[in-house]
Amino acid sequence: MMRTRPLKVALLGCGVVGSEVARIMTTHADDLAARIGAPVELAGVAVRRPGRVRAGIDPALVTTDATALVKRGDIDVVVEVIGGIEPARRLITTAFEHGASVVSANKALLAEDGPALHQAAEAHGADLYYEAAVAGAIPLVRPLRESLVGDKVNRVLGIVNGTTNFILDRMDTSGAGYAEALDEATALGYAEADPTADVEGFDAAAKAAILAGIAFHTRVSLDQVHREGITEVTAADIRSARRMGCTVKLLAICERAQDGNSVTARVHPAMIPLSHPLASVREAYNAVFVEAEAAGRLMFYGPGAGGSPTASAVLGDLVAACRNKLSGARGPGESAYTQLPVSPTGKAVTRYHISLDVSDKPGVLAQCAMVFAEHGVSIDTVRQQGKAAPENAVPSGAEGTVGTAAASDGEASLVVVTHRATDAALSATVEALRKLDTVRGVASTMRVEGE
Ligand SMILES: NC(=O)c1ccc[n+]([C@@H]2O[C@H](COP(=O)([O-])OP(=O)(O)OC[C@H]3O[C@@H](n4cnc5c(N)ncnc54)[C@H](O)[C@@H]3O)[C@@H](O)[C@H]2O)c1
Ligand SMILES: N[C@@H](CCO)C(=O)O
Ligand code: NA
Repeated sequence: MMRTRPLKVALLGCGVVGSEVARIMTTHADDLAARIGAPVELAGVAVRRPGRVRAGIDPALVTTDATALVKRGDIDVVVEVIGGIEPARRLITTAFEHGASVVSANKALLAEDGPALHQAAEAHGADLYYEAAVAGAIPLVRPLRESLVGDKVNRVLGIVNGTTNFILDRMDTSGAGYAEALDEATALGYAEADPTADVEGFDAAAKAAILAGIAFHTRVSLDQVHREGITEVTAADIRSARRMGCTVKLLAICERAQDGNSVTARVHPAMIPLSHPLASVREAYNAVFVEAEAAGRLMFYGPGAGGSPTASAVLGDLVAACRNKLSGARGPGESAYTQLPVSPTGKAVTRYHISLDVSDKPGVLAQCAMVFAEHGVSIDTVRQQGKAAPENAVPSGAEGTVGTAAASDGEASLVVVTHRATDAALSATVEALRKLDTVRGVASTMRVEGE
């Protein structure tokens, strides 16, 4: 039976995501009402620039006073799509204090202050939903919080930032420059208000913290996530990856240690084989593998950014929060009972691709190989090329062999790919290599994943 009194929704922010939320709420009003069991009414829209024309939104609903809107007392659900830490945090807390449930797409805030927000929701008998905060439209938060909550998740690995995937994809496939690809991602509404959050890996790290927290039932803060962005990925790295039959992706990897007693979370660019399913994730798409003890390996794939896909996730949460309001039920709260320690990333096990500029003289290769051996790092393949040799002079199939292309200036480039070792051992190896007189520089180091 349909309730006639509408549920009232306050929308905070009407940018890329907010405007799509408002549009879908209006155009799908009848279906949403039928699915919830009561009409849903947009009761107010908080914006920063009131003069802007917003198609489909009654100007009478628009206000610049977000605080007054969330304090009204008749709001059932607040949708926060402003982004950033403040005033979003204060507005969400105030919303709970005034009896509203909250739907947010704000990964930065959830990663920074998720536990306190969950506690505030709990204290006021409200819901906090945030499907849109991780991997846009892809259902991932709800599957981890609800569908897989009876299983034991051991690993969550994937591409969780659309902007960086878009940039790397463009650089790889069309040879676009970094800046040009970033501009395009921004124009398409994928990038954060400050794209530094995307390209420096903060956005993916926030998502990794959220995912690790839910997957392992433990609190993982943003500063416990090892973070490297894509700003240092060069066209040479991408070419080098291609030569190995790989491509470069920014990955988020959350893992339970083999003994099960700790977890790690890291975000960094990595080479992955072209045959790996993540290699075919193009443009701003995201894809995440979840490995669970009973379920096995699950893959979640879809649009990870953009106004309309993100609004889809927000609307799903809005329906859930509205249904709970009607039935008096509650959605899941925070689950952090395991309190597992979060280990530094040095304990993570990975492979490295290391590109060294070395003196091209007898014994250098052996000297470098000795450094790897001393750190217990086993070498998988080595490729050497003269520094002045053109790219296409590299013999194909040179992997696993040592090429001897002539060096015109006495300098050669040595590319080493290791077997799996701890990140700490690999970093120590690179540091020791830097100290060799014959190593003129470490051109790049990149992890190799997915094999
Ligand atoms: N764009 C995406 O693809 C995407 C995907 C997933 C999650 N998100 C998240 O959704 C949120 C919104 O992202 P967006 O892309 O829509 O950003 P946006 O910058 O397009 O929109 C935010 C809007 O909030 C407004 N705003 C800022 N402060 C305000 C205040 N105090 N009161 C009222 N309005 C205020 C801004 O003027 C802007 O219009 C962020 O948390 C973001 O991380 C975005
Ligand atoms: N800026 C984010 C939006 C989606 O969270 C991205 O590019 O993935
Ligand atoms: Na999602």
